[in-house]
Amino acid sequence: MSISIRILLSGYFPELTEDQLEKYERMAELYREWNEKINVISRKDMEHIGEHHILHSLGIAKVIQFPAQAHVLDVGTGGGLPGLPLAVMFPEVKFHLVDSIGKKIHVVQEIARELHLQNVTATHTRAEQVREKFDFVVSRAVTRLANFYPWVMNSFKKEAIPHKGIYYLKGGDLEEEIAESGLITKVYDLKDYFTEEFFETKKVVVVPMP
Ligand SMILES: C[S@@+](CC[C@H](N)C(=O)[O-])C[C@H]1O[C@@H](n2cnc3c(N)ncnc32)[C@H](O)[C@@H]1O
Repeated sequence: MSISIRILLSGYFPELTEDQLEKYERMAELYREWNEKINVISRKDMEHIGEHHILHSLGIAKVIQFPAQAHVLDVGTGGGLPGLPLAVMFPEVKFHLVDSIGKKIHVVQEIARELHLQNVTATHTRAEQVREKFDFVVSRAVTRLANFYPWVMNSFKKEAIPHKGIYYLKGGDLEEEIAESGLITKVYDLKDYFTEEFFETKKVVVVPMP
């Protein structure tokens, strides 16, 4: 039996308010309900929604504290990961979530509406077609860095803001993938922040942008 989402998240993020913890609990329920209709999360993983999806998404918040009013793009968000958990954590930050599959974006919009997340917009579009500019890009499990980078490299605002860049949740051995991309990266091990075995090989790959 997995421990409750409330205990799991408040242990790692003691600053979370009661309202935020309630939103995460409700988010897990909504994913359970939606996943019955549209497969946005692997069905065998649903019992680990707190750890494998919500907490994993929040790994990015261990590496960067997005400043208030920042604009963040989540590319290939699927059912809203990592964007929705991050939007609950950073209510002053604007999140725009995109995916090339319309029915997944519908789920994102419905969950954002149910949770009263005023800081989330979601659009059915391909990353390559996004024209707006952002301060940060986040993503999880979409494609290799070498493919991903060209999609988003022109999606950043011109202003030099601290820690501007891509924050990509990745698993496993990344040496070859990073070398293939030719990018300068900084890699953070989530096992340094979270003790669950699931995080043993999980990382946040940061690609700083000028
Ligand atoms: C493996 S899923 C991951 C979904 C979510 N990020 C997560 O971690 O649960 C990959 C997602 O990327 C989306 N995707 C792939 N290529 C894309 C592109 N060029 N633009 C936008 N979304 C894309 C797919 O539709 C799919 O929903």
